[in-house]
Amino acid sequence: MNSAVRVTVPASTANLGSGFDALGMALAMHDVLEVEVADDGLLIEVAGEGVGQVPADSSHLVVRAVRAAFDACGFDAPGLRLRCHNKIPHARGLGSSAAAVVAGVAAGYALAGHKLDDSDLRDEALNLAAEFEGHADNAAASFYGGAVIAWHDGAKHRAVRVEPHPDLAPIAFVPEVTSSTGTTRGLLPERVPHRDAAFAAGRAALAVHAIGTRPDLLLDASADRLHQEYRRPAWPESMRLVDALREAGIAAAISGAGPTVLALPTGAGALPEDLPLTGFTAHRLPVDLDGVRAEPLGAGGPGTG
Ligand SMILES: Nc1ncnc2c1ncn2[C@@H]1O[C@H](COP(=O)(O)OP(=O)(O)OP(=O)(O)O)[C@@H](O)[C@H]1O
Ligand SMILES: N[C@@H](CCO)C(=O)O
Repeated sequence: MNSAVRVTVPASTANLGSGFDALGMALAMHDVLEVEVADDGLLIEVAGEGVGQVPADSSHLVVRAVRAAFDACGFDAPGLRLRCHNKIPHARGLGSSAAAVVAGVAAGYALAGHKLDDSDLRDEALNLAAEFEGHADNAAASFYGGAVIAWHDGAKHRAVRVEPHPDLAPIAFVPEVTSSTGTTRGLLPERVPHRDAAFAAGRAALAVHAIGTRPDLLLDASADRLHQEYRRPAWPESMRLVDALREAGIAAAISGAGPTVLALPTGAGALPEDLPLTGFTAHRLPVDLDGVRAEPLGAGGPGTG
């Protein structure tokens, strides 16, 4: 059993255009957390994203996830110390909440003495993390790294990994404004036309092939009919950028529930000069291939690394 662990967890982009709630990909932008079992109490320190905004009590997402993992393992700890070094921006569509939950679950399993290299245990931990979100696209990407296909089999959340083509060179255009996933899910209709569902099935299937084997097909593969247009009023500038990138022949979509825009060019070539980029910061983020990692910390615990 470890009494303290350091967890490194990647950001993620969900949907990839056509694969609403099903496709995801891990991106090389990481939160690093140190979690230690203590004799009593709860101490939370946050640096970087979320300072002064996330709660400093037991409602903190990471703490809730650690506790859920403890429950799943039949383990308990009288107190906890948590130190978060957050890089993933919150409420921008880069899977910050899923990353926090995945990190907390991974920490909880590690502190309870379980290694997540056992595939059954990893699947169980993924299901636990995905239950926090209600869909596993972001959580699976942060868990496994690479690209993922996520689904619910009627009893639990499941996912498989797809090896991304090495030429994929994702760019995240992150705006200053935020957008809550809960709010933009509220903009989605109960029903969609059958022709749109059929379109989505074809493009999502194509997306899996494109991501792994034929990135040149990503422009067609990333075309969405299930969520972006319904959510356009929440982030019109982001949709304007998606439209401009696609018109320039570059595969692009809203990342997760927005407002970040994901572009999936191949190679690190220059972008067109007339893109509507005001208010966005571009980050070239390679695909993270490792997923979440937990390592034991020395006897000194958080703050010694
Ligand atoms: N590292 C973190 N620690 C604590 N709380 C977090 C952390 N990251 C996210 N959260 C909580 O989750 C909220 C953001 O969740 P939300 O699902 O709206 O956005 P997201 O996960 O960044 O984007 P998306 O799900 O579209 O990829 C934050 O406002 C905060 O309450
Ligand atoms: N598939 C999710 C990702 C954000 O959590 C959505 O678009 O709402």
